[in-house]
Amino acid sequence: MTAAVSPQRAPFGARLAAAMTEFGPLCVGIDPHPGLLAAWGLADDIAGLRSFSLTVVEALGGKVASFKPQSALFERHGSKGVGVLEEVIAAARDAGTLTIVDAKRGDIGSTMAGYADAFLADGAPLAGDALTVSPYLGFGSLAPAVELAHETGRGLFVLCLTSNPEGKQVQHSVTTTGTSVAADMAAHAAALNADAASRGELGSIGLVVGATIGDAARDLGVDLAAVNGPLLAPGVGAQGAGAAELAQVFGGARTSVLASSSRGVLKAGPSHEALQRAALVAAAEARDALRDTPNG
Ligand SMILES: O=c1ccn([C@@H]2O[C@H](COP(=O)(O)O)[C@@H](O)[C@H]2O)c(=O)[nH]1
Repeated sequence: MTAAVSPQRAPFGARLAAAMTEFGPLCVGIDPHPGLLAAWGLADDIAGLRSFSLTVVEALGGKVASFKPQSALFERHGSKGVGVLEEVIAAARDAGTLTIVDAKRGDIGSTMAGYADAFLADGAPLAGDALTVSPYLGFGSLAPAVELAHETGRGLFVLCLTSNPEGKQVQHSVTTTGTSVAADMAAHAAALNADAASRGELGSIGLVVGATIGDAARDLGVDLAAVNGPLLAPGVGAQGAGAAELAQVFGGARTSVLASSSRGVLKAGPSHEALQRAALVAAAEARDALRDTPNG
């Protein structure tokens, strides 16, 4: 597919690569769990949700490569919660920080077009810079999102090898062609990034590959380096992964990795200074773990 890029905006892959170089390869997840709201002295209501989320953006906007608001934790507050998510996306944009909306959308193509309009169209209140999507209705069902992302200079992160142990049931399965489901998803993403690769740029169709998966990518024949797209790596911090796991999982693909931590950073709040310290430490650890080394 040829990328028709919005004239106002460079492609997401190029913008993310620049942000990772400037701030380090860390994405801070904005996950307003009820327990975190309580730990910050906030009520589990709209005012608490708003205060929590905008505090994260105020403290870390312009200081980290990316934010990843978790849509579920806004949706659980109903339409007003979705309104707060819209505010968070707008505030991050104003602060100059990229936003990956973690909504994991996926449906048949005609409905996927609706999700694409909601999360990837210029002017849509829920449109950040990228969206997480689920390919488990078939990779081809994501086509409307792929097309709109390319048109508007936005990106996608396709679930490939997720950080939860239950993901194996589907992702480690073998397809009718004998490859693993995960390897198949990675090959589709690689094909969509081929134009960017030929220009020597990072593509805009990324994968979600958990930092907790150990040797699974290698064992399943998933060629992460060939994807030439960003690799969003949740699982850092609260789920137990750290520098050693990042280096183990990503090997020769490590320069494309955006490590993602939510609770691991957020538990330092609500003080701006403490959040900034926690993010700085996490970003430095990720940068060290993912540094390009001559031996891969
Ligand atoms: O494979 C996946 C995909 C997405 N996530 C999401 O990332 C954060 C992780 O939060 P932590 O507090 O850093 O554990 C959360 O929003 C998940 O839904 C993931 O963990 N694994």
